[in-house]
Amino acid sequence: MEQENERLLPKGTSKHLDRPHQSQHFQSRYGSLQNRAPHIATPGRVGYFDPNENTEIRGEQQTRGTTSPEYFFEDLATRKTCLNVIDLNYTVKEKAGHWWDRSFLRKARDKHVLKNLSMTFNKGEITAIVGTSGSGKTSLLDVISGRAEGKVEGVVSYKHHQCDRNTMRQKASYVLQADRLLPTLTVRETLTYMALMKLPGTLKNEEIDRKVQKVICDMGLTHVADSRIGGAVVRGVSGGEKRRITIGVQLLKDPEILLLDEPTSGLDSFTARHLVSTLVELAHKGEKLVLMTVHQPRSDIVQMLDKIGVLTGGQLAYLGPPSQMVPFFTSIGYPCPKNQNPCDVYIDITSVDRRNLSREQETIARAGAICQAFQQSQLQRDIIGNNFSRDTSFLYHHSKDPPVFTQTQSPSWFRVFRCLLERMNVHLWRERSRLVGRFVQQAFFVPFLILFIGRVSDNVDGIQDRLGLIYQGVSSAPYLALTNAVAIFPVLRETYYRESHDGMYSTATFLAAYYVHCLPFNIISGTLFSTFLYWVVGFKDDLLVFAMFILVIVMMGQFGEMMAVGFMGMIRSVQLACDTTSLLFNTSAFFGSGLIRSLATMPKVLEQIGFVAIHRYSTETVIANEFHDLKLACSDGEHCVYGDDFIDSHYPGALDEINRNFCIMGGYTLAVLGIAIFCFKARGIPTLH
Ligand SMILES: Nc1ncnc2c1ncn2[C@@H]1O[C@H](COP(=O)(O)OP(=O)(O)OP(=O)(O)O)[C@@H](O)[C@H]1O
Repeated sequence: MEQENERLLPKGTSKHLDRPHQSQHFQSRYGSLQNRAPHIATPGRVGYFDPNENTEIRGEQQTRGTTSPEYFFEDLATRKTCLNVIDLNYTVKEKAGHWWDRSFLRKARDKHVLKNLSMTFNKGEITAIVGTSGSGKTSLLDVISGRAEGKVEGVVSYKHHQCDRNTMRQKASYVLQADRLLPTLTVRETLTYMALMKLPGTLKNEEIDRKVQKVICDMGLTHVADSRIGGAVVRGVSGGEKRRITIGVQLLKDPEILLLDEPTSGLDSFTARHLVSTLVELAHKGEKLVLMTVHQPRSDIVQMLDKIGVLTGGQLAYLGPPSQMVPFFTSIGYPCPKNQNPCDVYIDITSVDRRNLSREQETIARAGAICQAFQQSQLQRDIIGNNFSRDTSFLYHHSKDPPVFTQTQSPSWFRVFRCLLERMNVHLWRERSRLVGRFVQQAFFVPFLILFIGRVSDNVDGIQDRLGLIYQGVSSAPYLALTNAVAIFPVLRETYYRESHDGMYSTATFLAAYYVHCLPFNIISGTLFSTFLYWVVGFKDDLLVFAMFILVIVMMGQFGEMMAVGFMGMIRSVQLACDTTSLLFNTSAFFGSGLIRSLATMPKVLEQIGFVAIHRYSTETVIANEFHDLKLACSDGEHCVYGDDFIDSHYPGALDEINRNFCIMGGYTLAVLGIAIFCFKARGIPTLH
């Protein structure tokens, strides 16, 4: 029996009790070991707790931080132990140098970001991982949350069962460093839309409102609940409040694990302290597991934590209670100078100084020695439970009934789509100048065109006037739509990146919502433009032809906007995406429209290229409609030029194929949604930090 106990218990446990200071710590916090031994002594320890709930079957009262003797082993080994990281290694591919140095020809080399990490995090506790820039803090969160891009070796286990990416994504909510929020929405609106898109579709609106209100209260946002978030131009809530909103968004689903990457970065010390105390409260009150990274926490923040971990070069230099930090480092020869923040001191000591080679070698050796000392320390075995971790892997390999991680219900596709659409509309509605711009920007061109051309004449010069106006019509529509997309889409793209990282909706849903969102604006602005232009300049007096003219302009606008969106999915830089889309439109107009160079005189190969250009079909449709049956007078007053002859010589077949051309245009206008989705998928979602 004794041996059985030894195997199932963390090996360091008994040794740990030989050390007076640690024994005291655990006795005061968790109670004396002797009182626990009989419980642990029973073989088949899996039966001691419900692996799904991780709660004691025996129903002993669980009170965090009590001195009751009942909690030592549960806390250390089973009851509160939630998340184990066992022998974790993380490697990414790295290409050195720039493309102009032909880096693309070189083989990517492996970069070992996290090395043999073994850690344990408990429910109801808050842990901070500290370390210098590049020490691997964010990578650790990426791996735990199932978002890592590189190769992960080792085990991340939750409630003693190995987890795959999906389980971790489901159980853990990840608060990124940057707040990607729509500046035009209020705090309550932001949380409500997120709740509608995250929470099960069966929840009624009142329940959603109640959940949102709870998060607002928990995060201390009641005073700004109905204020706009604001952005660079319009001032809104403060930076600390934005951080709280971002955290609140992740709390809506009431996650069991909350991961936060640098939640205090960019905040003043008071706000940072306030935020951490909220997180501490969340962990303790809500029995959540809170794990965050912090650059250099103030000493009063450190005191609030349950555990602190120091990373250096992807290795663990310390993990344990803040109170044990100084004794540990002192025991290996690094006492903390008086009146200094131990955290600052030990981050400095474990940092690598890369200013020159000798300093680098020296500091790498020092950091390595500290990590090794920690690996061999009693703390590693006792508190992190390295040996227990092996038991954990034993448990999940042999467990007959692995816990069922319940799949949380998702809202319906239609609800998510409606929410996205409504949020886009509200966002644009609040951006008044852009909203007005969308309606009238295109129509604004008309007075200038009229001033320049006036009414189209019925003589030979009328050909040139008509061609100029048609060119302006079919070319300006996609350009103006492009500028509209550039004005409003980038901020929506940012929220999409974050939300799709959280698995809230697919690329297709997001882009379909944007397609439907921009369609009415393109219809209104295209109709305004076409109506003014068409009747004032005196195009053909035929309602069917007029209707087709409007549809062509609207379709060109919709195509242009979605094409710009697609390029913004493919190319991260908005400026470059904008330039590339304009180039594409120009090329399409050059090769396809026949308005810059006659199609008849164009080399065969260029003409072939023109067949894929949307401008070919839009121009031919409008030209065929406008020139059909048109008679223009020569200088002697006789009708000597016939529109049909012009069509035959410059756009042969355009009249016969008018319906086909119109349908192809319609096909392009629908297919552009698929093109945009393809562009986003091909490029993928960037790693967000
Ligand atoms: N996908 C990746 N490709 C290339 N290098 C990577 C990748 N992910 C992480 N790294 C490298 O791994 C190291 C650790 O990065 P990580 O972002 O985890 O550090 P950090 O401690 O969070 O830094 P900071 O505090 O500055 O955010 C860095 O040198 C980083 O360049």
